[in-house]
Amino acid sequence: MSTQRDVLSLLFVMSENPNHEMTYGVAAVCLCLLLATPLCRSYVQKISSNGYSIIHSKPDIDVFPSLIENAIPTVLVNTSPAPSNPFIQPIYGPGYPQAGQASCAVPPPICPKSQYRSMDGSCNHLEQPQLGMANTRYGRLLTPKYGDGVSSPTRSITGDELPNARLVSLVVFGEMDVPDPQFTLVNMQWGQVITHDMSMQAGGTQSTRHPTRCCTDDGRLLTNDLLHRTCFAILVPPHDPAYSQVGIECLNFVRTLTDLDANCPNSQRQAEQLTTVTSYMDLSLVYGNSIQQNSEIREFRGGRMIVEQRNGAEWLPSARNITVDCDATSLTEVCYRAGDIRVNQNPGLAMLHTILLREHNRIADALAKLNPHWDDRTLFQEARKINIAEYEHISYYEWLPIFLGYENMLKNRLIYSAPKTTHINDFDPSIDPSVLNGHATAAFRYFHTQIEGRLDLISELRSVAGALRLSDWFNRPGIIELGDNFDSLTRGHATQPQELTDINFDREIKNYLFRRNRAFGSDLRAIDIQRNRDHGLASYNDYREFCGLRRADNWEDFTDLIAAQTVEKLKSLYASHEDLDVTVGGSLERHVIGALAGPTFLCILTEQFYRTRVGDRFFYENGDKYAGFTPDQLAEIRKASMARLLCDNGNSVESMQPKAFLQVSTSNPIVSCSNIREVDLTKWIDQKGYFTTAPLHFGK
Ligand code: HEM
Repeated sequence: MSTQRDVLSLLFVMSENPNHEMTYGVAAVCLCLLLATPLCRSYVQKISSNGYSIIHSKPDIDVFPSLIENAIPTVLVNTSPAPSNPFIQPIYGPGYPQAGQASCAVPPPICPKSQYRSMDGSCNHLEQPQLGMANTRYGRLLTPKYGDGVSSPTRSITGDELPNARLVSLVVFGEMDVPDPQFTLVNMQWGQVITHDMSMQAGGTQSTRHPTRCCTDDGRLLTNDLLHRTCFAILVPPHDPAYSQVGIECLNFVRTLTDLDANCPNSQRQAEQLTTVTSYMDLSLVYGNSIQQNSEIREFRGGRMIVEQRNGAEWLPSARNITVDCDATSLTEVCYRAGDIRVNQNPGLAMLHTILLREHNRIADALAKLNPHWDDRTLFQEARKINIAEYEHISYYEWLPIFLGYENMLKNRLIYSAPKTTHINDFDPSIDPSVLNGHATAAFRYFHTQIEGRLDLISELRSVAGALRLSDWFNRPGIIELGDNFDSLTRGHATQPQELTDINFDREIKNYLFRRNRAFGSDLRAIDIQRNRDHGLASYNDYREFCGLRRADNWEDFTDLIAAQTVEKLKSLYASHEDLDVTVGGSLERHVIGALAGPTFLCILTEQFYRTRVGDRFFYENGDKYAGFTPDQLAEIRKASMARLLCDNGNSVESMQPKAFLQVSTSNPIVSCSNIREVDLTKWIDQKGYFTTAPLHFGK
């Protein structure tokens, strides 16, 4: 990239970063309606009517060739023979995904008939039992655009490198603190739970220090001969407002492992990244992604998961190796073990992990009382099934409508307005439930904008009792056990606003991510951009076209969805409008009315959550006689809510607003937890069990 462009771009950093101007969007629609030009008509149709249709029926990669063939034979990363990888030894217990190692899942040769989900996602799809399994490929909507056409990071269509990821993060995305007027922070935190349930790129830690180092400890790029082949470090541009203060020139970045690294069967010429967790929304973050992983967190008594008792409360079990799994300063510091290795990453995440774990045990205990004849396995699997169903219900009917828009979801058959006892039998074996690369690497990460760097601790009377600085507590979850912190943080997340879904990303993740007592940490927005290129995602323009929007012929054509002054900044950074990363372009679009994303991301997200639902044979609304719920049980699951989940699983949370994703207001006032609807578990009393045991009493 030219120095001239660098300088010009840094000038923009000095200028104020505007927020998304939704009113500007509305005004544009009105003006368009008045002018009624064909372009405007398409704008109005796409933007204001929620007029998106799911695109899953379009053929996939093979039939959809790359929109721009990109076969520049240059290699961006060091491909010289790798020096020994410092991270070849397993560091997690057996069965846990290991950074630096990748393997491809092998489904069982024959799928056993089971009324319950498997732990690794296998056999959900009976004809293609590997679909959605842990340790399989991400799905793709568009052919990848690797620099070398095979696996190296994307380059500009000119053959040069794309603009520096940190520079793009600085120039295009702001750091302003803008509280959301409607939504609480628990929206953001639930989003991360869903993320961790659905995907995790292979070969990374996503929280603790990565053992593969691309930069020296004082922030310099390692020399070529020492660079591991998976290194794709983010270089810090000169005069960086944060990092240059302390002389940091390099941010660590390790490439995701692919099917080519793992020698997976049926690999194509082009690399496809691997994801180490099941694609299904099956609470794999609570239960684990394999039988082995599950057996390390399951009590095997009364259907319960392992908990540790401290100070009269139940907590997640301790990690096996706290110095690896947490940034612990002492060997006695709390560090958790769960179904997902990212559990310790931040306090809000650890808090929701604890709540979901406690919910499992709460259900298991209740079922054990109702059905004393059930064995551990039945209690465990039934409690797991109910817990997953509640979580899916909250996610699809309470959380997703905020993000995707209620009308959009209804129209695209992601949700239904059905009578409470009616099943929805929409499982479709032709749908691939794999998590799409464009979803996990670009669209869903847009919601990093909602992260708040200050976590409020709120009392039962809803007064602020204190606050935590996010970057003080990355990978140090023990803070949630201190004093009343667990309940205060729970109430805090349900009370304080999340950050507005806009182009601003909180400083705590834009300059201080995982700083571990150092002055600065990493930049999550720059990482997201770099990851977009690491995974070779098709360009923003390609995705626009794929999503039925007009393909841009020049920079100005992007102004239909992106503010003109932002397009000017992009122009100063990128050599061509064809180079614009989808992570960047999609995050800059004006939102579709009623949703929290612009049309391109909304299209990808809608597609993903459609596939996640109808590609899952065990989705809770299915009425399968063997694996589904009875109509009465389904009606109970449909009473589950975020508010009640928080109420039931705090240490002593007594009150909550009924709609916990929405801020407290006169129409959503704080009420006693007992006034919030609960799932009546008596509908799970097993009549059959009593009847079949009965004849024994009357002995023949
Ligand atoms: C405090 C909150 C959060 C933190 C600290 C955080 C941090 C991270 C980090 C470090 C990564 C890995 C980046 C990489 O190496 O490429 C990541 C990945 C990701 N994040 Fe977040 N995140 C948070 C919340 C969220 C939320 C709210 C969402 C969405 C609603 C989200 C969606 C994603 C997705 C989709 C990925 C990629 C997952 C994969 O397939 O591996 N994150 N996040």
